[in-house]
Amino acid sequence: MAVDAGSIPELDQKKYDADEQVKIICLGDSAVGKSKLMERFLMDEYRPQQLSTYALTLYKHAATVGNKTIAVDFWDTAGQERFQNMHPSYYHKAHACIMVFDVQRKLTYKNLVNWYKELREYRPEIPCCVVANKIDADMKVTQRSFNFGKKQGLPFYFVSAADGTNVVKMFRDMIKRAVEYKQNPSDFMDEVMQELENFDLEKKDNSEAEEDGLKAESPELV
Ligand SMILES: Nc1nc2c(ncn2[C@@H]2O[C@H](COP(=O)(O)OP(=O)(O)OP(=O)(O)O)[C@@H](O)[C@H]2O)c(=O)[nH]1
Ligand SMILES: [Mg+2]
Repeated sequence: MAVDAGSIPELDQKKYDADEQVKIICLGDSAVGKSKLMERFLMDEYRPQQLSTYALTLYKHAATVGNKTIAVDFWDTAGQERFQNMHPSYYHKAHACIMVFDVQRKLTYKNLVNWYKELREYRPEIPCCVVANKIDADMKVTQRSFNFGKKQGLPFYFVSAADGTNVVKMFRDMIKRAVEYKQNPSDFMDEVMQELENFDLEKKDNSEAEEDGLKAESPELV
């Protein structure tokens, strides 16, 4: 993937130092406001990187959860959703999903069921939420109830990317849930992945310790 890492030195450093890394994806029909929501949340600190091969924008964000630094990769597509399904790699190793609809377009709400079905085919267990966007255009909609997702126990948020209502809260909640999921996955394959990651980290720690020891014992090598 053609990522110009040189253009985001500070974020890369934070990412390198991060205690944990999570991937969060966004689903929903075209023009519901997925990109605007991410831009609103990341406003001052983000720099999108265009991965033109996959028509994908990857937003990198450093968050703090508890006392840990979390490197968050937000994935946003440009165009694929118009064909009503996503490339499987979009779902690959995602730790949380934000499903968005536009309160002014009923069809975008109706289509959530399709998005949810596809999500669960690839990622049966990851945390997910339902987001009703553009409430600034008609505040009355917040008195209506949107039941999709209730049965599955999905949290629901009324938001506006335009005026910022609830945007930070929704994203922070989802980052937290993504981290919780990554640390305690309920999907078998994810459990295996987490074990492997821990194993790699242990190996890295050991080899670093060995290297340090070698330096201490063999000053002539330094
Ligand atoms: N009034 C209002 N308009 C919004 C809001 N969020 C997005 N829009 C408008 O909706 C349009 C689509 O927003 P995008 O963020 O590009 O939508 P998207 O879901 O990323 O669309 P695709 O990239 O085509 O999938 C733009 O014209 C935005 O200005 C909102 O909260 N309120
Ligand atoms: Mg977009």
